[in-house]
Amino acid sequence: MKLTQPIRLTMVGGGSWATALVKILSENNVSVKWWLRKASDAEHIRKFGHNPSYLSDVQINTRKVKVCTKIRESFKDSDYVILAVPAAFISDALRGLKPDHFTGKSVVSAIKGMVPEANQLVTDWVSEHYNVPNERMSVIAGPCHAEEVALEKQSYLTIASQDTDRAEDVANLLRCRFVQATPVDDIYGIEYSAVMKNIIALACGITRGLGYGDNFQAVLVSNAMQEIKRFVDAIYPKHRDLSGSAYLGDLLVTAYSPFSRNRTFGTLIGRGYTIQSAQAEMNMIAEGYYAVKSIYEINQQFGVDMPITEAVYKILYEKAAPTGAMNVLKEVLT
Ligand SMILES: NC(=O)c1ccc[n+]([C@@H]2O[C@H](COP(=O)([O-])OP(=O)(O)OC[C@H]3O[C@@H](n4cnc5c(N)ncnc54)[C@H](O)[C@@H]3O)[C@@H](O)[C@H]2O)c1
Ligand SMILES: O=P(O)(O)OC[C@H](O)CO
Repeated sequence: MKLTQPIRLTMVGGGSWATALVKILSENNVSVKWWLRKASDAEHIRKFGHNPSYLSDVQINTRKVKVCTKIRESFKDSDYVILAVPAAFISDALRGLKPDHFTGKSVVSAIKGMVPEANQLVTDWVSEHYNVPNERMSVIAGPCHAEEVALEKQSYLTIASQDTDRAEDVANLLRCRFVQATPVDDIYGIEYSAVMKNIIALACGITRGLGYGDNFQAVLVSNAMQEIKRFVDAIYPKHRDLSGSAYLGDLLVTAYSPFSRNRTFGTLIGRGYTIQSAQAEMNMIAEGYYAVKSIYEINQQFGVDMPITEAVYKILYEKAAPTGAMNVLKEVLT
C-alpha cells in the first residue's frame, strides 16, 4: 500500500544499520529526524549528504532527512521511533528522555542485542523504563546486512509485534524497490533468536580463526539451530517454525557472510587477538559479545542445554583458551 500521508519518524543511532534504514525509509513518504551521537557526523551529513563514519557511499536525501544531536528535539512530533544503536548504548542514547516523550509513539527496535546491565531484551527494557505498552512495540528482524542494503541488493525483513496491524504498518514503511517486509506476531521468539544468532556467529568466527573448515561449520550451525530452539521454547513457549527467514535465515547470513560483525570479531579471537585488540580492530560493534553473558546468566535459571553458548562464554568471560573450549565443544556436537 502506498503511504499517502507523510509519516514522521525518529531514527536513533548513527551506525551502519541506522544509515541503511534511513536509506530504505527515504524510498517512501517518510520524513525522518535522525539522531546521531557524534556532532561531527551530523554536520557532515547536513553539508555533504553522506555519513562519514558508516556506509559512506550511501547518499542521504537531506530534503526528507533532518539530522540532529539532541535526543529530545529528535523525538518532537514523531509518530514512530526506530531504535538502531547497539543495545549496550541504548541507555546512553535515550538519556534525558522521560516516559512522556514516548506517549502515543510506535516504538520499533532494530537492535539485535541484550541490554547488558539489565540482562533484558530491548523491548522489555524500553517498556519498563518508558512505560510503552507491549502492543505499541515492534522489532525489525530478518537476514539483512546494512552493507547489502547500501548496494540495493534484494533483501527481506520480518516485522514482529504482538499487534499484527502495527507490524503491518511498520512493514509498510520499509517496503521498497529492493526490500520486502512481512508482519508476524512472535516478537519475543524473534528477538531472542536474533540475539542468539550473534553468539553462534562468534562461535563460527572463532572456529574459522582456529582453522576448522566448512564441514565443521555446517555441523556447528545445525546444532546451533537446535540450541536456539531449546532456549527460545523454554523462555517463551509458543508454536513457531524456526526454519523461517527471521530465525534460520538470520542465523545463516550472520554465520556465513564476510560482512558479519560477530563472525569477524570471533575470527579475530580464534586467531589469538585479545578482546580489547579485536574490539579496537573493528569500528563496529559485535552484539554477541554482550549477549553471550546475558544469555548465559539468564540460562542459569532455565538450565537449557547450551554447549555452544557456554563455550563462547568461557572464551570471552572466563579466559578459556579458544582451542581448549572448542576441543570440548566438538565432542558434544552431533
Ligand atoms: N549492521 C547491520 O547489518 C545490522 C542489521 C540488522 C541489525 N543490526 C543491529 O543494529 C544495531 C546497531 O548496529 P550497527 O551495525 O548499526 O552498529 P555499528 O557497529 O555499525 O555502529 C556502532 C554504533 O555504536 C555507536 N557507538 C559506538 N560506541 C559508542 C559509545 N561508547 N556510546 C554510544 N554509542 C556508541 C556508534 O555511534 C554507532 O551508532 C545492533 O543491535 C545490530 O545488531 C545491524
Ligand atoms: O551479521 P552481523 O554480526 O553483522 O549482524 C547483523 C545483522 O544482525 C544481520 O541480520
